[in-house]
Amino acid sequence: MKNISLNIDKVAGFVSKETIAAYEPQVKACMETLENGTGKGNDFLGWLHLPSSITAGHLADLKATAQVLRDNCEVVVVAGIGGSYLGARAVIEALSNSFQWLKAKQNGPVIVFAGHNIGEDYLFELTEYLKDKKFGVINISKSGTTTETALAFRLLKKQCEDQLGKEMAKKVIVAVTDAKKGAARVTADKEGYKTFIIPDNVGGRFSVLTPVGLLPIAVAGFDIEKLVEGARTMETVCGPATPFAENPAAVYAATRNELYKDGKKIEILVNFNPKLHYMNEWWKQLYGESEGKDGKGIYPSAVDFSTDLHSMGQWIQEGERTIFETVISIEKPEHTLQVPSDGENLDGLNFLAGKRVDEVNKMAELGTQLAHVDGGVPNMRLIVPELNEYYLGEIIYFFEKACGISGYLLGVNPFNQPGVEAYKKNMFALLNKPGYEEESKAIQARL
Ligand SMILES: O=P(O)(O)OC[C@H]1O[C@](O)(CO)[C@@H](O)[C@@H]1O
Repeated sequence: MKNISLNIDKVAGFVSKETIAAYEPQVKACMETLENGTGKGNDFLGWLHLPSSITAGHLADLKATAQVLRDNCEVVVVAGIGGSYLGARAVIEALSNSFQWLKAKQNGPVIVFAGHNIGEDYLFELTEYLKDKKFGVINISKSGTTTETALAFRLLKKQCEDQLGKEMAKKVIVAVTDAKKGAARVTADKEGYKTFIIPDNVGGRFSVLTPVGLLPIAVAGFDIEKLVEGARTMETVCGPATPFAENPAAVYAATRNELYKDGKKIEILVNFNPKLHYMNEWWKQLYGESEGKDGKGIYPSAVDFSTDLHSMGQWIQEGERTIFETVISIEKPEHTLQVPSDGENLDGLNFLAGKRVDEVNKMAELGTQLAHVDGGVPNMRLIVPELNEYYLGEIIYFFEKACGISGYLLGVNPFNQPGVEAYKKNMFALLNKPGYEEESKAIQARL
């Protein structure tokens, strides 16, 4: 079976292949640092060999719990934020029919998300929608104390208990959280919810292959065994036994670091398939939280093409030349749709008649690549044979491994995120959270 592959040919006009190849010893050292656990953040390396360590029993447990939710719920609310949200959403949206939620007949519970914002209207409208629904909740939080998620869960727990009664609520509320600490753990233990543990050594943004991602994905009806299988393959392909030039994670990490040194401060992740929108979002957190620190780091941004060619396309073609692109290119769509012929040809599109829509899309992709390279934008392509569970598993592990290597090449700790605490501290001070009295006084004086 083919694997995903990385093509860096269209970087050659900006940084030479020899320069990238010269990264081999450095990349090897970074990979050894990861393998030996001797680098910064080494207590968060649980993701490195996670795919190969997931047991059949664990997957069976997840599937059994998913089945309980599928059997008892019309809607399942997945509550979480950041790494406790984006991976599940990325995979579910990539695999779902784009119009599933509008169909009268569902093949399982409708999955909706909460806990990733503090929008009053969003939460109001969600609680309204749930009013006549049999719904369950997967409450996901590693720390168990994240305000956005905890606030949504407080509302959802109450509504679920009010509508279904405490006993039934217990059956359809599942917690994915720390083994011992945090309010989500305390609540789950007190209420007797089924729980799954997020391992201590797996950080949020690297946790999609733990129950954080696997449980919601299974509830949505997708094959988590295949997802893990794909990740396992990439664990080997991107592992230390693979020579540098054949290791896509090594080459990607080296190339983006060289481009960064060369003044390309912004990486744009691109797709030509709207189902990958949340994959962009997941990737942004992975690279943004991992590398953006100590006053450095490539700024990870993302676009959906060809949609955004009609908005951001101008900037990308002619704006400041500080960007490079990484395109996720899906080789084969799941369905076939041909452009029909039209006797009158009023729209002038008969030159496309008989062609598949995907052929048009592929020419948009190729035309864009050439135009952007001509415009001074280096371009890498991650070629993905098909959009299915297996290849999503490959994509996930590929990006995770490359991120670990890339962070070490950059010289940062890719596994912490101290910067995200600043807004929380201010918010708690402004809201007079107990324990923040001094900060409250100080912040009030600034207003
Ligand atoms: O799972 P938790 O602890 O609720 O955290 C959610 C997200 O919030 C962050 O900690 C940032 O505040 C992310 O790193 C994490 O993925």
